[in-house]
Amino acid sequence: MNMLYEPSIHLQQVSFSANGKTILKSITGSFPKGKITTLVGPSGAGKTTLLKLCNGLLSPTDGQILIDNQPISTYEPTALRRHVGIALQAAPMINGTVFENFALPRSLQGKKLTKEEAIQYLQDVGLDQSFLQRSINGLSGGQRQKVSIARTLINQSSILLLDEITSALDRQSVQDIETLITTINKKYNVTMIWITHNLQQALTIGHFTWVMMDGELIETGKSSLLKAPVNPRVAEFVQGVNV
Ligand SMILES: Nc1ncnc2c1ncn2[C@@H]1O[C@H](COP(=O)(O)OP(=O)(O)OP(=O)(O)O)[C@@H](O)[C@H]1O
Repeated sequence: MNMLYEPSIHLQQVSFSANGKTILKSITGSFPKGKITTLVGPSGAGKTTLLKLCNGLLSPTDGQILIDNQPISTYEPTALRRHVGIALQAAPMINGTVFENFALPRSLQGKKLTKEEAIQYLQDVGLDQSFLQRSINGLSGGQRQKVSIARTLINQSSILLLDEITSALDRQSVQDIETLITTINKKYNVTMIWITHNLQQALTIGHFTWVMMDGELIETGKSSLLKAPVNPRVAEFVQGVNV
């Protein structure tokens, strides 16, 4: 599947083991450029490990990962982190203001971020300019997640990895973040890979879906596959989660 789409990330028989445990078993597949692929599966299936391999936090034990047709190992580590952004449920930040958090990725490159640029990034995520001087510690979970997403925009990442970014949020914030991700995907043509336990979200937000189980990729296709799974293991998983 996905053969009609240019791959942004391609995994070729990727396996990963740690501490004598096989966590990922010969995964082969592509994440199409400019599309949102949702990644679902039971707890412990290996989803987070897969994301960590895609931005170089971990290296495969076996197999090869291509990012925009180049082996991931040929990227300089900081360039790779810029190219492939990551947003996590906990949205880790430095203590300080929103502006200081925005400026950090630039200062690591020896560059400055102007106030005007920072305001533009805030607008992109639906926050007004008064947030620039607000302390990170005083933000709600939803606001914090928006700041975290804005920070990935500052890096102009062409690939964004999202690990359960809405699971700790209230219903309204979940909707806001879903709308935001969809808008960013269209506006900047960013390739997104989104781990979620919310199958309704995986279905409605994803163009494509990967289903993982016990370290294996057991199904890939258009996200609508979750509505009427043909694969009995996927059907059992979906029924268990009550999509
Ligand atoms: N460094 C490691 N050493 C040993 N086992 C590990 C290591 N990292 C992860 N694991 C194990 O590998 C399995 C997959 O972990 P991973 O976090 O990738 O799963 P997941 O699908 O993201 O789960 P969840 O949905 O609960 O976040 C788990 O059983 C985990 O305990």
